[in-house]
Amino acid sequence: MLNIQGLHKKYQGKRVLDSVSFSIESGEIVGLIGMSGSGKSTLARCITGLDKADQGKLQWNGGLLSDKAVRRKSHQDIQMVFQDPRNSLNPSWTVKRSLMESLIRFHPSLSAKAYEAQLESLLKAVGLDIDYLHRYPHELSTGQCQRVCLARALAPEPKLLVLDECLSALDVSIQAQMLELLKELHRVRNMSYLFISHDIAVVASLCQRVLVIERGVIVEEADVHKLIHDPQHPYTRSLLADTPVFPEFMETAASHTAGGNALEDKMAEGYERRPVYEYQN
Ligand SMILES: Nc1ncnc2c1ncn2[C@@H]1O[C@H](COP(=O)(O)OP(=O)(O)OP(=O)(O)O)[C@@H](O)[C@H]1O
Repeated sequence: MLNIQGLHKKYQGKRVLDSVSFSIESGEIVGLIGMSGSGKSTLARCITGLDKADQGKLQWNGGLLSDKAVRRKSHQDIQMVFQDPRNSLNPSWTVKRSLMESLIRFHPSLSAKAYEAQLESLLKAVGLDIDYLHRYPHELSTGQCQRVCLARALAPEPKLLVLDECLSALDVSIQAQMLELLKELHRVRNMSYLFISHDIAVVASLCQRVLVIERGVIVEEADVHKLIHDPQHPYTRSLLADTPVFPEFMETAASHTAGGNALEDKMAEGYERRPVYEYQN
């Protein structure tokens, strides 16, 4: 579905992405982990068209994203959810207006009744009551704002969600609820996710395959269980070693495959985790 070959990106002469290649298949959940400044958001922006790659072949459903028609279609098919939900919403717009803006853009010719039904179904999908339609962002918690951002991203009925640190601004119990919601949406809608995070434990709980990025280079790509139990690259090992939840998580990752949710339980209990990384440049 998404295929990227040899993507390069520099900012002011500084290499930020170096020959990045990977693909995401339909319905797949792929994690992207790396320390701060490793190029994760830049990669997300190149995929969604918010930024332009200097070099490389980016394909969406077999078409080149440099082609205008393919890029236009990808604007509907590929949606992004950002780290800071409050700043992602227009503070002077109600939830209804934020969602309608996306609905009208991607489904321009629905009847008023159909729009109402869409609004209701979007809110239901993210676990919000219909009354929230008339609220402004300042009348919502950060977690509720992120649910609205997710609902807005779902409005075009995307095939791929790029989730860029979308849980990082939320406290651990809300993170656990959002993780459940993302799993449920994936089950129901079978979308693909590119789930970007510095938090390897959260990535391991959600993703099937993981890409590890170090200073713009994908240094490892593996099935999540292989990555946890048999990391090949020293950088991956250092990320794992920096995750104090990990010794216990080795068991919960296995139970997750069998339908367990021990990590989420721990997170819901307010299990304290140290930051996985320190800023490096
Ligand atoms: N618009 C820009 N102009 C110049 N440099 C940029 C720009 N955007 C990002 N960079 C630089 O590119 C590098 C990668 O940034 P990026 O935001 O992609 O990293 P990241 O892995 O997402 O980090 P974080 O986890 O902190 O969000 C950093 O050194 C950053 O300073």
